[in-house]
Amino acid sequence: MPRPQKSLEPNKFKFRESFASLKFVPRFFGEIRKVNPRLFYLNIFLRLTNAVLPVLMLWVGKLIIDEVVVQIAADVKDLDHLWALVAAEFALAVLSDLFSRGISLSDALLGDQYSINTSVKIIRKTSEVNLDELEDSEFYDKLERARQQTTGRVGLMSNILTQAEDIIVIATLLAGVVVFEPWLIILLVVSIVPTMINEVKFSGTSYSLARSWTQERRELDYLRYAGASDVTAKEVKLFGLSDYLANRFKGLSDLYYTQSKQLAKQRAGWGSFFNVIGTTAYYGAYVLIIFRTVAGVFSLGDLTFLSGSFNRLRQKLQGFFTRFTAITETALYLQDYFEFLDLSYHESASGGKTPLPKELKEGLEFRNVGFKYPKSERWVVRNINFKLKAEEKLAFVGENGAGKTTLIKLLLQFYEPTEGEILLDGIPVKQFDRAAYQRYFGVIFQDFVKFELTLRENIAMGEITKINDQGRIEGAAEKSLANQVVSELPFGYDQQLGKRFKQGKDLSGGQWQKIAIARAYMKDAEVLILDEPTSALDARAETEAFDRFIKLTRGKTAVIISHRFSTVRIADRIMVLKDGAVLELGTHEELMQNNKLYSELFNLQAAGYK
Ligand SMILES: Nc1ncnc2c1ncn2[C@@H]1O[C@H](COP(=O)(O)OP(=O)(O)OP(=O)(O)O)[C@@H](O)[C@H]1O
Repeated sequence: MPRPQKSLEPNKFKFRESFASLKFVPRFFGEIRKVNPRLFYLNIFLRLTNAVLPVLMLWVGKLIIDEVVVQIAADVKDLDHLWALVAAEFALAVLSDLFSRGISLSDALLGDQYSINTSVKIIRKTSEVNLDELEDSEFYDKLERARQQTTGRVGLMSNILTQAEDIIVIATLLAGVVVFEPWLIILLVVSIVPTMINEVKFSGTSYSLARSWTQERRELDYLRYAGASDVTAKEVKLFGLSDYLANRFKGLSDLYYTQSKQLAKQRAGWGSFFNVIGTTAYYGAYVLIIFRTVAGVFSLGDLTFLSGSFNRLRQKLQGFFTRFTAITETALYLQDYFEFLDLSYHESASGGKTPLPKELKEGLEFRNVGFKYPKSERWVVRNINFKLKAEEKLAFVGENGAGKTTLIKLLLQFYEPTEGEILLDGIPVKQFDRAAYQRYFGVIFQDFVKFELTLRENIAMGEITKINDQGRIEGAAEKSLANQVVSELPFGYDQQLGKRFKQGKDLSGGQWQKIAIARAYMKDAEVLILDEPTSALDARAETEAFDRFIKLTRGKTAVIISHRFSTVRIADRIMVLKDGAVLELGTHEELMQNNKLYSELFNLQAAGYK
């Protein structure tokens, strides 16, 4: 399918926007300073001191040449003063080198610390976000833009500090030049300003281009992952998808390449043109200085000082403006990053203040609940009315897509019902602090996460504060039969799981599930929810797991979702969902007598086993 071409309109970019992005710079520096104040101030001190060295060196150079000229003409040579000057220049050169290295080192260290800090912030912020926002592609684009350019932001720090340093260098050099020849300043402006305008303009456009490609970049990342990852490898090989994925990747990348090449060429073309103007102005200045020297207005030392200063000034100014554009360009990303950190979620995100009852007394209730997923017009579930009594084990049954998992997500307040309400002991759940409410539940989803961490961590994820409580971890493993898995692994609980890392071991689907179930036992939750956690277990293991579950969670409230009726019948009551509505609700015996969908499906499965 042809992709719509994105327009590239460099002229549309506004200067004001470019400067506006700089308003985030103070906050950025505040963050860096907080990361390591001592290193930050040391860096600034080194830069400020380093900034006055160039003009000092040029000045001493001038004095050396003037002294050499004097000594050539002198009948009696006295070189003491000359050697003192040479020694001074040498000392300045050594100092400058030491300072520069110190600056690079502290830049690198600060940069590393800052980028760790940012990544941690992004992880934390992402966890604050509601599920509906996480599933939203606009949010993902923001996240992507916040995440990229972490290294760019580190460069930004050193660029801004270098900028401050260079302002001092430029000011001191300018002062030197003005004293001798104020006219040179005009030539300097002529040589620099066009380049600056050009650079600022193009930096904005390249940012706009990169920004408009956020979605596609995510797509590229995904294609790279789909084409080259252990998770997809089996099917990619089997279905011979490698070429298809590689070509799709290439097609999309080429499109971006073509557009950014066009921009880079324009930028380089105009840049070279303005540079020629700059060089012409420099040589104009050089000619002026030579004329003055020949006329006897300037000494030879003045000539070297002035031409050296002018050349340096031009380089520094050019560097200053190029860096300025790099800064505004990266600062635009900074804007994305801070916007991401400042994202505020709808007010109900954290819920109310009503304290949760210590124990569930009456139970949970869905009252006339209906729900449409965000940006969808379809009622996924509607008119849902049921009670989950305290200490009851309720099973959800229904065909694929009937809405079972959606009810769980609503119960957990991952989403708010579009209509109706959910109550806990008669209190609308919205009135509880959302995080505390969610901690009330121990949940294992059908798509539970296989953390590529140690086995211990995988179990402890159920109640991470208890990660050092070996007894509790072992207890949970025994209950879920994960201890059988542990005994087969060379490093036991310290076994690295997954294939991604050294000495990692991948497990079978059923083994992973046992570990995931241990997570539910790890938490002393009031309500347990198992959403098809046993689908990968063999029939015997599943029956055993559920029998144990029922025994071990006596006195607890639980919801079980399963497609296996031999499991489902163990529950106290069964709720049958069809097309987002409750079709039947009752005990196994009641539903069998009902002679509707449940008994039909039960008999169908039972026949399959005969
Ligand atoms: N994040 C989402 N956004 C939009 N629609 C969704 C989302 N998640 C699920 N749906 C839709 O909601 C309906 C119910 O899905 P749900 O996952 O609740 O079904 P289920 O009964 O648990 O199915 P299964 O037995 O296959 O797990 C489906 O039609 C599905 O396409």
